[in-house]
Amino acid sequence: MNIALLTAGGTGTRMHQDIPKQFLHVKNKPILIYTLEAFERHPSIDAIIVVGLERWIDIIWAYAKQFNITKLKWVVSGGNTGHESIRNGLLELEKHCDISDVVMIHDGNRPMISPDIISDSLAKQKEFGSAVAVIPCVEVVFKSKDGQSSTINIPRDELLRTQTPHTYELGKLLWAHRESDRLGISNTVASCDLMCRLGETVYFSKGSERNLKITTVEDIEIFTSLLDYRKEEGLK
Ligand SMILES: C[C@](O)(CO)[C@H](O)COP(=O)(O)O
Repeated sequence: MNIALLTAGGTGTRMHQDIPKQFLHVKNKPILIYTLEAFERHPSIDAIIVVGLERWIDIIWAYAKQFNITKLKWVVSGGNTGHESIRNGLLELEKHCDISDVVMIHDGNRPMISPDIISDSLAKQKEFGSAVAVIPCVEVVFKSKDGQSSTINIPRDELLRTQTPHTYELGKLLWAHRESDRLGISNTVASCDLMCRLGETVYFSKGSERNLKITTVEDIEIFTSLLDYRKEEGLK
């Protein structure tokens, strides 16, 4: 079984909004629903779990009903960090799924994930045991302590920008979270970060500039344009 685990626990502080960004409406639909629809439509995805803010859980179920997201099976409360939220989702899956089931962790606020990104992630996980979506780094990147100036730039040929999905077997993810408890690792920024800190090699899968993470008001503008483009091109 292939399960999508969507994180929807952000609070919207970077948008300066009372409504968390994943629940903002764009063209009359919450951003999270666009993300759910991408997984609902993909034939290789069997089930979906959403990890969300406690007070939004009933609303997520209501939206899923309204937009006919039939693969949504579980909605659980997130934690104080992304690390804790993903763990909550995994512990829920442990109750219902097999440890050999495949879990595709994806940011709920990356609504433009395409069928080929999902397919490539599943294929790479099958081949290598892990798959983290990446794109090349096309800008020159500086390291700076004060954000004002620098003398250090990092060779971009050696850099890759991570996105989601991050795909692993459920058993592997549960192992990583138990190891992180044992070793006192709690401040990871993503599951690929956790795996690296545990000495695991991370394998890459296809990402895309279109698979943007909606974080700022400018991202909403880009997302709206991408939706218009998708409609003009007759794409789903
Ligand atoms: C996992 C991620 O999308 C990789 O680019 C990113 O790290 C998520 O960051 P956030 O702080 O949870 O938005």
